[in-house]
Amino acid sequence: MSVLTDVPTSTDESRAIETDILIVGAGPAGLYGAYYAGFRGLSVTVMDVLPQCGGQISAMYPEKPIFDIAGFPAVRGRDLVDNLVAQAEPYGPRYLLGHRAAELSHGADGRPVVRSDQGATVRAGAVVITGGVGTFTPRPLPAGEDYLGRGQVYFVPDPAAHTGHDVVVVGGGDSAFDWAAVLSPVARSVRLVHRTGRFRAHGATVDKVRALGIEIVTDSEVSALHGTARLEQVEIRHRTTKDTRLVPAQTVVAALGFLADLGPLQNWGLTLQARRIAVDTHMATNLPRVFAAGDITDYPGKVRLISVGFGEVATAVNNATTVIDPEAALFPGHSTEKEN
Ligand SMILES: Cc1cc2nc3c(=O)[nH]c(=O)nc-3n(C[C@H](O)[C@H](O)[C@H](O)COP(=O)(O)OP(=O)(O)OC[C@H]3O[C@@H](n4cnc5c(N)ncnc54)[C@H](O)[C@@H]3O)c2cc1C
Repeated sequence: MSVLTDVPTSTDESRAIETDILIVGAGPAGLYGAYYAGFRGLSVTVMDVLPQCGGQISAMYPEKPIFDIAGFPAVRGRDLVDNLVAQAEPYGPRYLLGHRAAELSHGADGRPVVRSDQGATVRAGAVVITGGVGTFTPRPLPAGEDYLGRGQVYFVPDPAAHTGHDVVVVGGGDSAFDWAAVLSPVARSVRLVHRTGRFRAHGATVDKVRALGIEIVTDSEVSALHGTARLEQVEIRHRTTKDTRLVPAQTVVAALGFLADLGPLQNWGLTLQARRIAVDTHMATNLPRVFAAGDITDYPGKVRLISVGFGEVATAVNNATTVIDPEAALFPGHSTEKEN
């Protein structure tokens, strides 16, 4: 995997990275788009503000099995991302990770030019935006900011890192219950704390956590974290009685959801509908040579699923191909007829 690290950061366009297709967002839609661009014989650069590929999957549920990907009765999130990266790899996509796509303009030749917040400039034949929900920021745990990196985490990309820990998971959604279940085999103890007795998580996931014997503390909140160099104890307070108790904890997982923000994409002049990018049946936006696919798009009947994003990004890249090269066919041919 070619991750560009030594990137020219000049605003001088003569030092721009040249690419046929720039994909903004390395989630599942963007990664499949990278494969598709390569399959169409185009050079491709993938930019993502996060330090890793995989979008929501890598950030929020890498260990979770996914059951609705065509051809996979079940696939672990992390494995799906690894396979998507491997599928694109023969075509040599370049990855600009840790770069937020900040500004879009069009050059005199009509080609889009995107600048990142790190100062990289990319000039592309076409841009495909697969930015998902935009930049997502975890909702903070009011009591816990001081312990970020010292025991408090928002995501659990590597459950083994919490082996032998007493863990407190805060939240009542799917992520909270998933992580409680995933951490149960490796942790010394797991407690789940939620402010009410009603959970947003799927009933089956709640039942699974109960069956694992994980203590579920309801009508309570984490009111304070204690420790010296690292987290050692968590204070749990009942919301009605105000009674508090201290429990040992080396890890607290704040799974309180996330705040999504389209960020700089809002200022690109794109037509937005309900904070998503409006596209037509070509997956074209209102801006020339700018397409979009995946969770970030909106049109009547839109369904936000990974499988839908795969189809949309194939449509986006094939239509972008005909914009970059008007002689090119829209239909890509069948992959079975092409030797890699
Ligand atoms: C807990 C959970 C479970 C789920 N389970 C399923 C499931 O079982 N099946 C299913 O189909 N779907 C599931 N989903 C939904 C699925 O994850 C999304 O539909 C999918 O990730 C969308 O893919 P995407 O590539 O469009 O966007 P994302 O995965 O959101 O990726 C978008 C990427 O764009 C980047 N980005 C955004 N703005 C910029 C910018 N300006 N510059 C650079 N980078 C930017 C982001 O950092 C991110 O990495 C689940 C979601 C969650 C949270």
